[in-house]
Amino acid sequence: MALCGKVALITGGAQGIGRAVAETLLENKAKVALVDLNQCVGEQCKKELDQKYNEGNCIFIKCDVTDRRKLEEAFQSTVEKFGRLDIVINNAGINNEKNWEKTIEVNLTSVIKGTYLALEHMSREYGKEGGVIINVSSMAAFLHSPHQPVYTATKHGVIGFSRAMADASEQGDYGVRINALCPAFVDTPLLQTVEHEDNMGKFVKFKDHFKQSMDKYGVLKPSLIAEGMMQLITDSSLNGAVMKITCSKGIHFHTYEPLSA
Ligand SMILES: NC(=O)C1=CN([C@@H]2O[C@H](COP(=O)(O)OP(=O)(O)OC[C@H]3O[C@@H](n4cnc5c(N)ncnc54)[C@H](O)[C@@H]3O)[C@@H](O)[C@H]2O)C=CC1
Ligand SMILES: CC/C=C\C[C@H](O)/C=C/C=C\C=C\C=C\C(=O)[C@@H](O)C/C=C\CCC(=O)O
Repeated sequence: MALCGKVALITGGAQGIGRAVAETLLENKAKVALVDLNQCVGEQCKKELDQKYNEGNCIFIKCDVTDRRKLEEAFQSTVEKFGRLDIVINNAGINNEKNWEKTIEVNLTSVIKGTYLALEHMSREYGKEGGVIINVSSMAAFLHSPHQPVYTATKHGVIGFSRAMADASEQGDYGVRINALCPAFVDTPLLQTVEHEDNMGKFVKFKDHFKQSMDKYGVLKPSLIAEGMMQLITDSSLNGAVMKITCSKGIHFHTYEPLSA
């Protein structure tokens, strides 16, 4: 997919990984809708991106992805502003084992909602022109840990849902590729939450184990995650892919054993 003039919607786009991929898309002459709960950070992010990439290429939409109507409106506003939608990155995520129901709502339920909304605006089944969806999982789906049981469950779910939807898209000729992205630890504000009892609840006592894992496996820069995202966006052969990004192996793909009869 050539990116010039293409339109991307990124949930959680105001900071961290979402902002990094927004910048890379803007560098490649795409248009970007930053969809985020945090109005202050989101507006500042848009202001800085406008200064760097000129005005008119980026919008910020305040939206809680768990609010179905607000999320629907965010998609609608993006298409009304830019006239099309080609790329959807369901990136918004939280780490909260205390309010674990919220973690499921943001990390999994909203990824499902975001995928279905993306198909309404991109799939041939709705008379649209096709596109690509990236759902953000985590290496937590491959190397689980005692301090993030629900977070880990949501990230497993993102992979399973994305792979199943990729098959549905292929068999239904939707014209939409759906891939999952599994970063290891990335240097963003999310990583700081492991220290806080408000986020970790009773699992905060395992925070040293988490920090040992970070020391052992290293911490990635958001720019490398954006590089992996661009590969998933531009390589039209990728559908149902599970991209892993780690310090040890860089950008690579998980391979699944074929099911034996
Ligand atoms: N930082 C890391 O080590 C890793 C992060 N990930 C995943 O990458 C994604 C992005 O995480 P980071 O950039 O690291 O986190 P971050 O905390 O820096 O950014 C997340 C963004 O999502 C927004 N957000 C949170 N809840 C929202 C909601 N209900 N509605 C709309 N926006 C909401 C936040 O306001 C924030 O701007 C998440 O899905 C996370 O699970 C995956 C692997 C590693
Ligand atoms: C509070 C921070 C919240 C989430 C951060 C993130 O989502 C959680 C990551 C959890 C685990 C990360 C594991 C990283 C593993 C590696 O870097 C690999 O090199 C380890 C080697 C093999 C893993 C097994 C495999 O690749 O299948």
